Amino acid sequence: MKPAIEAIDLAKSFESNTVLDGASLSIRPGEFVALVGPSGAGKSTLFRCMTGLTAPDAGEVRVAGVPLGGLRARDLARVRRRIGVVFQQYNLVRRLSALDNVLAGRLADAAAWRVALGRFSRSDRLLAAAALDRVGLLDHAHQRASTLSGGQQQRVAIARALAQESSVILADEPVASLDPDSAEMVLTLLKQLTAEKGLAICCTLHQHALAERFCDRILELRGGRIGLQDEAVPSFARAWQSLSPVRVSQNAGTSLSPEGRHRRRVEA
Ligand SMILES: Nc1ncnc2c1ncn2[C@@H]1O[C@H](COP(=O)(O)OP(=O)(O)OP(=O)(O)O)[C@@H](O)[C@H]1O
Repeated sequence: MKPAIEAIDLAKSFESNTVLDGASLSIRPGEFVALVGPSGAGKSTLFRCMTGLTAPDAGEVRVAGVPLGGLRARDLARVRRRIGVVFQQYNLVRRLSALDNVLAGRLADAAAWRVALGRFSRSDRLLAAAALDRVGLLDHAHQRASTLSGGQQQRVAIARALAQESSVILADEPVASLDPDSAEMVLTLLKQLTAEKGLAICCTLHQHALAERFCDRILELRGGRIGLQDEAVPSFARAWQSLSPVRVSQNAGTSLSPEGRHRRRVEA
C-alpha cells in the first residue's frame, strides 16, 4: 500500500543548530504512529517540514506519493489540505462556537464570498456537524470553545481535521495539556479513526506508556534521525536482538540498537 505520508532524508538547521540530519519516516493509511524524543530533538520542526510550513534544507516530503517540493502554490495548498494538524493548545478560536471552529476546516474548500460572509454551504455545515457527532460533541455544537473543557477542545480540533477531510493527521503533543482520562479519550478516538477511516496518524507523545498502549509503532527522533523503538519488530527479531550486540539496521523507521532501546526504556 502506498504510504499516506513520507519524509525522506530531511535536513534542517537553524544557523549552526542542526535539528534534522537525514530524518526519514513513512506512514501507511490506517497506521497510528508515535513519535518520541527528548525535548528539543526536533519533533515540531519535523512536523512543520511535513506540512510544508517550514522548507527543509534538503530531503523530500511526499503526500500520497506526491512530492511537496516544487509544487505550485495552488497545488501545494490542495495537497496540504490532506494533512490535518492537531496542537497541544488546540488552536481554536475561543470566542467562536465548536461548530464554527470545525467549519474552519472547510475554509480552504469554501468559496471566498462564503468565507467572507461566514455563510458556509449546507453540505459544509452537515460535514462539520457529522465531524462533531463523530467526536461525541454534537450536543455542544453551539457552545463557545472557551467554555469547553481541555479534552472537549481537543476533540473539536480533531473534528476540524475530520471536516477538512484529511487523510493524514499530525498531532503535536495532543494530550500534553490533558488530565489522564481526557488523554485516554483523545488517544482512543485517534486510534479508532485510523481503523475506521484509514487515516494515517503520527502523534508526538512524552508519555511512553501511552505510546506503547495506543500506537502501532513507536519512532524515536534523536540526533536528527529517526529510529524504530520497538514493537513493529517481529518477536523473533526482538529475541535475536536481545542476544546480539549488533545494530540491525538504520534510520527510515528501522534503526534498532539493543543498547539504544534499553537506554530508552530506562530513561522512560
Ligand atoms: N524558527 C526557529 N528558529 C531557530 N531555532 C529553532 C526554530 N524552531 C526550532 N528551533 C530549534 O530547533 C530545535 C528543535 O525544536 P523543536 O521545537 O522542533 O523540538 P521538539 O522536539 O518539538 O521539542 P519539545 O518536545 O520540547 O516540544 C530547538 O533547539 C529549537 O530551539
